[in-house]
Amino acid sequence: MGRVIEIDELTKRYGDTTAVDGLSFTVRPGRVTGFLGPNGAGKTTTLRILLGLVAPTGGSATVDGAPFGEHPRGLRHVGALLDAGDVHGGRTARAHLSALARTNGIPRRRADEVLAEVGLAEAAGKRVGGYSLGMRQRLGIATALLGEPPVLLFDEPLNGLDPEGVLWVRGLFRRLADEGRTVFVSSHLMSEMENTADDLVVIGRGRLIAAEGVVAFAARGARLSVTVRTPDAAGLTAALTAEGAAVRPVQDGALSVTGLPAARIGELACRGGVPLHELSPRTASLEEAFMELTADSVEYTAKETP
Ligand SMILES: Nc1ncnc2c1ncn2[C@@H]1O[C@H](COP(=O)(O)OP(=O)(O)OP(=O)(O)O)[C@@H](O)[C@H]1O
Repeated sequence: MGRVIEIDELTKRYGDTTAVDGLSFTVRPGRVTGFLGPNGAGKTTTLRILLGLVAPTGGSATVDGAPFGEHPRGLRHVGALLDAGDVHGGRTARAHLSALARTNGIPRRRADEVLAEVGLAEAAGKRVGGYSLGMRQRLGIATALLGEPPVLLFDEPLNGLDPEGVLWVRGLFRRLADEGRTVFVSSHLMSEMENTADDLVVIGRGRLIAAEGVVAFAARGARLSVTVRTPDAAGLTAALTAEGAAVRPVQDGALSVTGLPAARIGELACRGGVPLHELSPRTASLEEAFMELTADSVEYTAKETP
């Protein structure tokens, strides 16, 4: 039932700003795929292009080999939560969903079904203007589910949810993926995706940084650095930098080495007659791997922000 999302050499420019820059990746059915990047990385722009709300400057974004606009089934083909605040505040949740169901050829009963599914059954008759951010997120998720689509896009769905809500959303995404749907979820926080996604697409400054399974991504973190202690810091630093490693002092006189595995560091120390008091590969968290990989994009964004 799931369908493949294909982003191919996608580019979007707004005047001098390149929001998306030659981006290519694939999102597969039956998996939860996290779409990660710092603020301003181009996630929302990519999702908006996928939904046909913004025209790309170059390249393509397709579901099932065709742009969203060419699929006649609309919300029954791709469901999306884009901007949870984007609902007329004077309407009730039930009226909002019923209207969407009517215009998309979806049975009216689905409105109450999805409201119950997201835990808003009791608030169905209340005006959306009085909803909390968490309730709006739930309504946005209900909107995405309305047409029982095989492809679902969620832009920052965990914003505003309490811990119970976050757990619920994780369970929902898992079920949707287990049903064979394609579930694509954006976030700027690795901590949110760590226990949610099977696969990750990481972008920075509109460009692809990584597209792989969470396990493979975590392995990058494990290779991040090795902590070394020695009474001959100068001798070891010389031996390691000659082999292309980067060495920097950290607390308590220890050295942090990147660019060489622990075994090679041990061999080089032995060859140079440098005693070692500690040699520990550091297993970085997924969060650290993400920060390290996107550091350049964050710096860039920070400079751009007044
Ligand atoms: N309509 C627009 N006009 C001009 N610039 C835009 C427009 N939309 C996005 N941008 C710019 O494009 C870049 C990417 O923005 P986008 O919203 O896609 O990033 P994002 O990864 O979703 O970030 P966030 O997590 O902050 O929502 C940013 O520099 C943003 O300022």
